[in-house]
Amino acid sequence: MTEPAFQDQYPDDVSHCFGCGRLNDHGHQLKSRWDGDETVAWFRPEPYHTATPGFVYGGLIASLVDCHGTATAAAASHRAEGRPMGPDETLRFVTASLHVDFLRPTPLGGPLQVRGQVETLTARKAVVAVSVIADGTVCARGRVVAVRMPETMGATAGPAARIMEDAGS
Ligand SMILES: CCCCCCCCCCCC(=O)SCCNC(=O)CCNC(=O)[C@H](O)C(C)(C)COP(=O)(O)OP(=O)(O)OC[C@H]1O[C@@H](n2cnc3c(N)ncnc32)[C@H](O)[C@@H]1OP(=O)(O)O
Repeated sequence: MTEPAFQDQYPDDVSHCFGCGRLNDHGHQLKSRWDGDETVAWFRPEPYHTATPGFVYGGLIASLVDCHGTATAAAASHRAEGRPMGPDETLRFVTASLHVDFLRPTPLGGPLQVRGQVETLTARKAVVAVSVIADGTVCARGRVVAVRMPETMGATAGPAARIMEDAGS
């Protein structure tokens, strides 16, 4: 049986992310899982994710790197601490830094494989290298610095709670 995706084990209050939140009907709903010591996600860009005809928009690629990187950080942190992911106990990471090199045009039409590798991990910070691969060719490489989410970004923080309420969440 396939393991549940990291993002499907996030608590509801952090499941509205445009890139990976399962509660965001308008988002990408990226799903990341372990593949040995690396992580993997698959995403099929739609025709409206076009940069120039036939090629994928770089901002979309950056968002895949972003969300796969932060999800990898959360999963790696759980694995290192021996704590299973789950709705009641999730180590939350947000992006401090996102760097992407676009090595070659990324073809539109097929699925993209997004692979993550943890470079360094501490209790508060993870650095994750991410590759975006189309049909066996690495088209983009990224690096995400992910830091434990501050209380001020939680759903129970004042402004965030109001925004979610307004959105009917
Ligand atoms: C499972 C549920 C999922 C929950 C999450 C589910 C949603 C998925 C999120 C998707 C990804 C996003 O889009 S998140 C949205 C975009 N991101 C944000 O809005 C974050 C806004 N920024 C912040 O709140 C803050 O700057 C933080 C939390 C990132 C960092 O806070 P801070 O107070 O500056 O932290 P600080 O102690 O100085 O730094 C901690 C460590 O990180 C390093 N560091 C800090 N900033 C940077 C930086 N820009 N570039 C490099 N490294 C940095 C420091 O050197 C230090 O390393 P060392 O000395 O320890 O080695």
